[in-house]
Amino acid sequence: MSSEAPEDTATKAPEAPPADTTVGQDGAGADLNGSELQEPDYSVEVTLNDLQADPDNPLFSVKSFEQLGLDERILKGLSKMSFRKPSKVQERALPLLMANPPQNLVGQSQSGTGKTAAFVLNILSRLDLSTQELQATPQALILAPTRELARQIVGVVECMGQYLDGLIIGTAVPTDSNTRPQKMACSVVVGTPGTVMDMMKRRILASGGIRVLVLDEADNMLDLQGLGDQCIRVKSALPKTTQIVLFSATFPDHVTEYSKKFANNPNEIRLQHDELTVEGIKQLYIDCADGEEKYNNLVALYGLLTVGSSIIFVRTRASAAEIEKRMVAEGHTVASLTGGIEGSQRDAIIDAFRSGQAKVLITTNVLARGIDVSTVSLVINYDIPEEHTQNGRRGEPDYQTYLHRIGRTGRFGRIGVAISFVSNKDEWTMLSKIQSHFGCQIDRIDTGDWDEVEDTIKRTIKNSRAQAGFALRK
Ligand SMILES: Nc1ncnc2c1ncn2[C@@H]1O[C@H](COP(=O)(O)OP(=O)(O)OP(=O)(O)O)[C@@H](O)[C@H]1O
Repeated sequence: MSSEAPEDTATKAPEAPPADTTVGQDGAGADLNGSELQEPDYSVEVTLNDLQADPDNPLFSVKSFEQLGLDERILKGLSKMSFRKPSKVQERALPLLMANPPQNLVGQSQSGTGKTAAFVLNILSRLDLSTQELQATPQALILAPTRELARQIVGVVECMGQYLDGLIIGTAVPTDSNTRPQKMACSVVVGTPGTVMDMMKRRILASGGIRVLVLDEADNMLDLQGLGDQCIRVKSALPKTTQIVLFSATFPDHVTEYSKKFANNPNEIRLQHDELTVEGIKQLYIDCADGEEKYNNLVALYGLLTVGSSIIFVRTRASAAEIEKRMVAEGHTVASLTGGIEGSQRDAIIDAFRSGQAKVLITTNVLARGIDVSTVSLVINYDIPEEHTQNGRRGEPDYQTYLHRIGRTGRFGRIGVAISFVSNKDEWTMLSKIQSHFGCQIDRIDTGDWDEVEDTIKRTIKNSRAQAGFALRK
């Protein structure tokens, strides 16, 4: 028990996991040092078929992509990506999005359930690529809060649209200081709001032909003063008839009304607080005496972190840099990506992480949202995410960021583990509040015996798989 966590707080905090009686029953070893976690594609067909057949699962759908009325060439792209059936949000959003005349939409669904495909498929369906001039005229604009997410979305548009002749995709993210931004001669633009606004002002991005505007992670963008203002300015430069589409896993109450105004009388797909957590993500916590013990626990977990890929979230750029420096000096291989790093260097780091070349990534909230790397099996909240209050008061959890951070694992039916470190009373209280807010269970890991820790995590993964209907592989 933490010396800074008084007994009464500790008893209110999440409880220790119950003894697990199912361990070892099926004899299929969930060996963390073996291949279990490394495999991003475990039993994909069995898994998805099972999950997509369960009406309570967000991946469930009664329809096929063909029934949703998608173009043959787009269906071919989906098939190439091994998308066999739509997920719930895709099934519900696509008919609303693709209806004519176009209607606006505010769409919410859990992390990793395929929101990107929903808005990309609508855009691809609406493009007119019949002449070279049209192919080089922006017809759809997607805004995302970070360059990493914008680049990722570009990848999705490229894959899904690979059979659409004449499709040109432009990326509008900050360039390194020595390079000049180029004219956007493309049909779809994906970018960050500041750069897009800047390009519009310089007249290298024409807005007159744009018919669809998407804000991914919309609550985040509209909630942050700078980004929100830029989104408003971008929207006001577009034709009045532009279809406005907002997507996120979270729409906190204080942003909901504003989102509806921004999207002007939209259709809505919404979820309740207690529907937001993803079944496949097992949430755990480790009680640490102080900051130093947090670090020691992280190092002790290193063997597990490198089994799949892991993301470690910290509060500040400075602590990301410090942890990276210490771990590297001690011979561990870790990478760090924070907002202080320049454009192309950031691209190199995230690309190395995506490819598995770097397996442990230390970062801040800059990567909390949207990033989709299927091999991420562990997320560590080294610091519990905190709300920034205007009066500088600390101690309120940032519920949305917690959910987005843990959502970097457990993507589209996969299993993942999220471990939060708590080292003082404030962190205890925040984690307790997070647990009540989402109505979820966050179990304690006892670090008295590291073999036992490893075992707990193994059990966790095994049980989660069993619960989620996974067929374990030998
Ligand atoms: N119908 C589908 N069939 C198979 N895989 C899918 C399908 N739809 C999406 N995926 C995959 O699921 C993963 C998660 O999708 P995506 O990144 O769009 O999630 P999201 O809902 O936007 O999550 P977040 O809220 O974290 O941004 C991606 O790897 C994507 O390729």
